[in-house]
Amino acid sequence: MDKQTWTAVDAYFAQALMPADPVLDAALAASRDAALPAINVAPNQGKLLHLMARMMAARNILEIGTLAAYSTLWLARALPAGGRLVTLEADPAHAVVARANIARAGLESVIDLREGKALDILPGLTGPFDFVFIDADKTNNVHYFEWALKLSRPGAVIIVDNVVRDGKVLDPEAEEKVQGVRRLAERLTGDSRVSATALQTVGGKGWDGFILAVVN
Ligand SMILES: C[S@@+](CC[C@H](N)C(=O)[O-])C[C@H]1O[C@@H](n2cnc3c(N)ncnc32)[C@H](O)[C@@H]1O
Ligand SMILES: [Mg+2]
Repeated sequence: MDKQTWTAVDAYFAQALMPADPVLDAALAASRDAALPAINVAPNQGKLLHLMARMMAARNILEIGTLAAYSTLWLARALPAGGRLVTLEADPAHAVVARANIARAGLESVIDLREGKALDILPGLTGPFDFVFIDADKTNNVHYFEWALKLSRPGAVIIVDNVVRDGKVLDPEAEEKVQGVRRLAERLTGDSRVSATALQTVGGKGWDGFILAVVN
């Protein structure tokens, strides 16, 4: 199996299970038009986040790393009336595109986009959150995870994206962003505050994966 086949399988299921969606498709188009990096979750991963948030009836969601708000929109759509989503983005150019995408989706009253470095914003947030999606600069994964724990309720779910990176996670000499994942995995070893696993994924975005943790 190669990336071409994984991509074709993604397309097959996307057609079957995730029909064209004008708001989400426009968000991706706006991201492309603004020349933002194509590092958003794939549609099937976005829907997985959406379904997980629904499965646990999340009312309060925190996202670290907005980009163009593609994953943000998937997550916000899982919220019941009165729910809220706080998303953090450091790059002003990304935030401009994200705000436009959020407005087009009609979700301005639900999504609270905070601009700035996540580690500056997190201490001022009020929890508890039911669901946290960590998908920003990977080097700070351990710090983001600690904040996610502080701001979450028991039973909350924390997802950390991009933890496999074509298998580079196995390399103790790998680049710094991979070290950020390895530091997190080491921190979680024997950590009684959470119960965690990691899943590998393949698809149009290549070979990657995520850590899923439930707060004890
Ligand atoms: C992988 S992208 C997020 C993708 C998005 N979650 C999605 O799937 O559609 C990572 C984002 O984190 C932002 N970022 C990087 N460092 C950050 C920091 N220190 N604080 C907040 N955001 C940061 C980047 O500018 C980028 O937009
Ligand atoms: Mg990601």
